[in-house]
Amino acid sequence: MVEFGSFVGYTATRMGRAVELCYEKGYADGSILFEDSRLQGANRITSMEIDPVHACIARHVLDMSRLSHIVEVWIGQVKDLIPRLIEEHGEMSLNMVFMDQRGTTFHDDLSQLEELSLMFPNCRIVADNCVKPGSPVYCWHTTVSERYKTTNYSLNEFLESTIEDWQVVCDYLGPLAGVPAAGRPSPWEAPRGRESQSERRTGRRNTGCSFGSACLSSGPEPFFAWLEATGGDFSCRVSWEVPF
Ligand SMILES: C[S@@+](CC[C@H](N)C(=O)[O-])C[C@H]1O[C@@H](n2cnc3c(N)ncnc32)[C@H](O)[C@@H]1O
Repeated sequence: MVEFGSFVGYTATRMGRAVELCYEKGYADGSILFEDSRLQGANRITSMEIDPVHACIARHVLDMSRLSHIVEVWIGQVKDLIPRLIEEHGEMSLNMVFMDQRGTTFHDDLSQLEELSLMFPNCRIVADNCVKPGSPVYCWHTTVSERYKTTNYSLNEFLESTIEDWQVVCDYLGPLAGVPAAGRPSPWEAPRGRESQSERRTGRRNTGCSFGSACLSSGPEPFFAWLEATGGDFSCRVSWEVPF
């Protein structure tokens, strides 16, 4: 598993404990053989954090929780650390990704995971805060691409009953499943040869990732275009519940 954005290690600790409990249960009922499941020096969860102070606090919290053999915190930008996952764990080594870094980079980071074949088929990807600050290119890609089975959840922001936000939960079906989104024009793309609204505003040509020419440095227009294109039709609405 991998987490993008550790902050002070709250979710890393909860995920680490869930993994630990899973192993304890497996050893107890015999469904996991201790010898087969030894970590062999590799951690089960990698959490990435750009801020070294946050990362140090997260590591300390994990140490205090006696989970540092399960969760490792790597310091740096997600985009620079993703290739290290290949070096340390190999291709198709991810079965869960939690995106909790800056929403405007979700699509670039997912694109890199796809290109490096890091996700095992049926890898679950949970992306938080998809409305605020927002990740429209990511939402469009996971909604349109047939390589993902996606549910968009409309929730209230944590402890903010009046603020709506979305969590996008996808299962990656694998590189050969369906039609990728990259071949389809994204709703905010300008017709060939013409500048898009955002390019006109910023004076910059969108470069984009392999998902298309859309690039979120271009401002909020893609977000509104995407909302319009989907008609705000979410497959699932759930109300916020405090789970513990
Ligand atoms: C919302 S917090 C994460 C909270 C944490 N997952 C939790 O729930 O306990 C976002 C964190 O992502 C980090 N971050 C933002 N952009 C990043 C990037 N490109 N690479 C690595 N970390 C990033 C921020 O420094 C911040 O600590």
